[in-house]
Amino acid sequence: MALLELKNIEKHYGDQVVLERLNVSVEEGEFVSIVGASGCGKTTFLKMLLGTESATKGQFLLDGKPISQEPDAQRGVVFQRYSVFPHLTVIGNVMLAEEFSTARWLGRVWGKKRQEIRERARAMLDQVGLLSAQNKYPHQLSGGMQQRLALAQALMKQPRILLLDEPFGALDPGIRNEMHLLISNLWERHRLTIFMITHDLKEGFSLGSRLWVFDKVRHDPQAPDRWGASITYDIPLDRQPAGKATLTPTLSLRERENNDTDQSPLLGESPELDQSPLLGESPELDQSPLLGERARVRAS
Ligand SMILES: Nc1ncnc2c1ncn2[C@@H]1O[C@H](COP(=O)(O)OP(=O)(O)OP(=O)(O)O)[C@@H](O)[C@H]1O
Repeated sequence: MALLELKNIEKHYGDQVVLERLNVSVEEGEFVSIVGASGCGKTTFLKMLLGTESATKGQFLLDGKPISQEPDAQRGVVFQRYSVFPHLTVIGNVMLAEEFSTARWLGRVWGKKRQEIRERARAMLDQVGLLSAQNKYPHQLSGGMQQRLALAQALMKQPRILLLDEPFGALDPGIRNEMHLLISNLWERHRLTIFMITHDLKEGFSLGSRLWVFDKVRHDPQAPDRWGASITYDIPLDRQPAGKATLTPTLSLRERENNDTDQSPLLGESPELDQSPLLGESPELDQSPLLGERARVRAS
């Protein structure tokens, strides 16, 4: 059974149709990169996955059952802007969510249980390369370190699904490369299913096992809110779902970076795709002959 199944999903805000005709299924362990023009509904889609927004129409199924309408431990999220607590140390931030779920009312635990949580938090910080900064406060960290902290926080709850909303968008290119290796590692190690919004098409191609393009199929110039975006391209990429790769993703990614060229057949053949207008205001991706060959167009 698919992990996630969407049947004729629509999302409206008042008279504005933001998303429509979403019909798609996702298997456990996939890494779905999501691209699309600004304002086309990518974050709204992620919020429906998280449970902070509900679909206006259609069925949104997780493990074959309607998805819970409020966030739960199965789904972790990292936003572009650092979402950490400034008054807590690095380790305090990572321990917090676990402390709250263990001691719901006071949010504090003591003794052996606290020690256990601390050990888990230290192990998680080690995985994201932040153990040596455990006693620092967020303002003492670089942007990349703050995003590592946000990842550690999200993973502490052992989610099955990780939602990333432009997680590396505010980082310098060198730091972004490091974060790409890290997220690949975490994806494989924790066997996560990841949905990542990005405005960087190259990033989407190199990290994902699948790439979705959100765009409007129907336009009414007189009433721009009348139609919403759908998934116009659903492109399978070379990477295997987490836990099924023969090469570790980290290795294959490092190889790509050492070669300093992207091995994606699409980007390799056509670097211009990097400048695709799909990332700007007026996506016309269906004009691309390269994508035309490989993409499975789901929306009609
Ligand atoms: N809570 C809300 N109430 C009303 N309209 C909303 C709400 N949230 C989003 N919208 C509208 O829905 C549309 C899609 O917004 P969304 O943030 O999902 O786009 P996006 O593709 O993530 O954009 P970007 O790439 O710029 O972040 C926008 O027109 C936005 O104004």
